[in-house]
Amino acid sequence: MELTLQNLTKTFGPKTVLRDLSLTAGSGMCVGVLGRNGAGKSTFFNLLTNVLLPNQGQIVIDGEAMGETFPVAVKRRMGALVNQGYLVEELTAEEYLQFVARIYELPDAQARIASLLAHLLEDYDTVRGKRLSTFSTGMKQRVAIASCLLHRPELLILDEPFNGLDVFAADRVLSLLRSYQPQALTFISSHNLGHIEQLATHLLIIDESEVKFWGTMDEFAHGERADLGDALLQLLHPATNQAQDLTWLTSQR
Ligand SMILES: Nc1ncnc2c1ncn2[C@@H]1O[C@H](COP(=O)(O)OP(=O)(O)OP(=O)(O)O)[C@@H](O)[C@H]1O
Repeated sequence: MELTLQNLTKTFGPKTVLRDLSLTAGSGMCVGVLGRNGAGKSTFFNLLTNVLLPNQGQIVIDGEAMGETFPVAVKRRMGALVNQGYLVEELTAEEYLQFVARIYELPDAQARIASLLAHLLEDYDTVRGKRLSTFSTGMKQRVAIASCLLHRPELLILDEPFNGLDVFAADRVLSLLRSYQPQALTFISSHNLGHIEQLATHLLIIDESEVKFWGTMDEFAHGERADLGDALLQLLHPATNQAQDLTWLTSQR
């Protein structure tokens, strides 16, 4: 899949959240989307998944300009984890993934469902019969990730997929995403830069509604093995807060 974004701009009322965002990316690339809180990462993902419409600009997939509503055939090629809390919690993990498989008209998804759940949930056998409403935050997150991968999407969009995952679960998800990477164009955000370093081939850094950097990881590090966090701090100016008197909190009792 080849995705081209042409001068995407998104405003909310008087506030411009993204301005003139343009890039071209293709299969096998994993784009780490970085920026401070409120920079516009989720807004960007919502534009990519047709949850929000841009005020200006367009999204072109394999040469076809997406209109206001993406064609169903294109949506079938996408998998996205963008908004929290969309699982149907009355169902078990398996029933939920069967429901997702029916939406994508996947025949015989049972083997895929069983192997994904067994990979992502180490104690799957003990929670098999349980409803998702009884799952912990991290367990629900793993089921949500499984639901994005079940139909082998060509465009994979993951907004903070590591939220709520313990170190073991994060490792399982990392290894799964790394193996899947050649099959798709992936956009992923995480405030855990270690995870981005392990996955991303490219970086898209958004700040003050503009693209501050778009390129390969190597270009970002100028060929050096610099720490991604340090490099990011150098690129983005720290927010300037007025100094506050917090001695009421920090002074000895
Ligand atoms: N529906 C909306 N209506 C108005 N403003 C919005 C809306 N959605 C997002 N915003 C604003 O757009 C800006 C970007 O928000 P967004 O959620 O995209 O940031 P983010 O980079 O994902 O942040 P975080 O790292 O905290 O998740 C913020 O200032 C936010 O308040």
